[in-house]
Amino acid sequence: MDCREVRYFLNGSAPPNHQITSRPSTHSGASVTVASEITAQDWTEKYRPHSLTDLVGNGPAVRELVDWARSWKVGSPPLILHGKPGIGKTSAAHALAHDMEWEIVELNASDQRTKAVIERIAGTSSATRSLSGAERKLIILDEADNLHGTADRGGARAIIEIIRTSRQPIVLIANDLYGLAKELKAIGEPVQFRAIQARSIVPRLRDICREEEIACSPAALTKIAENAGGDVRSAVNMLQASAIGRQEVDEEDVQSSSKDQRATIFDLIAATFAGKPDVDLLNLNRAVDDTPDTVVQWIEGNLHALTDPTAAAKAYAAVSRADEWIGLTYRRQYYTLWRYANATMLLGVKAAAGGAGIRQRIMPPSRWRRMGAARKQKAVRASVMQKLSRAMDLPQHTIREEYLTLLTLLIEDHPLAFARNLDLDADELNFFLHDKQRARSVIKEMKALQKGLKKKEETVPEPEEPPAADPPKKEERQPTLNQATLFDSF
Ligand SMILES: Nc1ncnc2c1ncn2[C@@H]1O[C@H](COP(=O)(O)OP(=O)(O)OP(=O)(O)O)[C@@H](O)[C@H]1O
Repeated sequence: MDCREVRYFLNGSAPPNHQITSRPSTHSGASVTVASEITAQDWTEKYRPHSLTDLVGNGPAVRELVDWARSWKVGSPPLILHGKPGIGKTSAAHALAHDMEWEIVELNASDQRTKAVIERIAGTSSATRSLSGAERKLIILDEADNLHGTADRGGARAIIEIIRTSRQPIVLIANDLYGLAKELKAIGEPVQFRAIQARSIVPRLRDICREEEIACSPAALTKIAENAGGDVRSAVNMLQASAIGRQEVDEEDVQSSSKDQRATIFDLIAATFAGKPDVDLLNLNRAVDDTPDTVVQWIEGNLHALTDPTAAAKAYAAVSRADEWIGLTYRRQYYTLWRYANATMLLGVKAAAGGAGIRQRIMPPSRWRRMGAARKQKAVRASVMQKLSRAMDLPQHTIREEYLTLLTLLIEDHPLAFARNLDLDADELNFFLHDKQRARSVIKEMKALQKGLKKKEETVPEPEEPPAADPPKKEERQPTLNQATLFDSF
């Protein structure tokens, strides 16, 4: 059965008429679109599971997906598929749509993912019926944990709004559930995807070998599956790399690049506290994409797991010494020194932890969480200044230098009127009020009033000749914002 796939690449060049790419699902991998011809040699794409029955492992997660899809109705919560890379989250979402004969609208994560773009594309498609006549469209929001910068607030808010108003099922995909905006987490149903066991990966590799007419020894298949560290994509890549120019693959032919394993920082932290052998730990560190200055922050951020003061003191000493090496690396611009930083922090903290393992949730460094809050504040400030500048027709620096204090005093007295005139949200209003609760309740009141007004407009027919109204009395006048009337209103 055909699965129509509608892809919108949100890189700022989304076609105005929403370009539609039709891709029949063929497990044989026959490439039918330009995109798939380009990647015809990529076995991970060629052997992407098309049906949920092709998916290796994660039975409970797959069952959850099917139950959710079968019972889905408007208002059902979206699913959040989360787990490390390469274990089938995206494939599962696509396969679900294929099996349910639903269309797919896939939004790729992008730094330029803005509220406007998301609303234009997913908002429209979520509220309209399928173009192909398919019963439903599955909206897939990939990399949902990767909304950063100014687009962050707008992007996350837009997604939440789309989810609230969507008339179509939505699946969010994230590697790191903790990296997801808390509003998104609250609104969705998490479904955990786990790393795939080597013994489940082996049969999949064997099938691929059969299709490709390659003889791969059982020892080679096991070695690939074990080196993959639960990541099927990595296993398939390793198999393909090992089979280049060969019809037979033995254990010694296996090309296992530890980079392919795409180990995460979470794996590294867990291995350090669990006391993995030194060589393995340093190899794992090489497989993690982060540089030592990042790793050291993660390690430091999780040292509170060491409850014994002596162990904690030793671990902090190791981290501090590593920090010195990192500083020296940058001062000298001599990156070979990084390896001393790595060895000092990983082996030092490992020795201090004494193989006790980490029982708490591994957390991103608190400094980053604080930086996240600071980023948000900055984004709020920027959008407030933009709105003021547009409304008052004045440059932002003039508003900042001449009017901001006065405006703050006025807004404190008339928050509702200003919020309405400037179209402020709760964060933006709080910029002036410094009182989150008050800001939230003002915005709530504003929305309720707007709703009431809209209802009234819809029910009351407009009079043919509006009666001439008396000019409003001074105290009834609402402040409107533009340069000329700004101060007249008071
Ligand atoms: N469970 C699986 N069963 C079969 N093949 C898989 C599975 N997981 C991954 N693969 C292979 O790896 C490729 C990539 O998988 P997929 O994109 O679904 O992973 P992912 O978990 O979404 O990763 P990421 O988080 O990096 O997007 C697939 O095209 C397929 O070849």
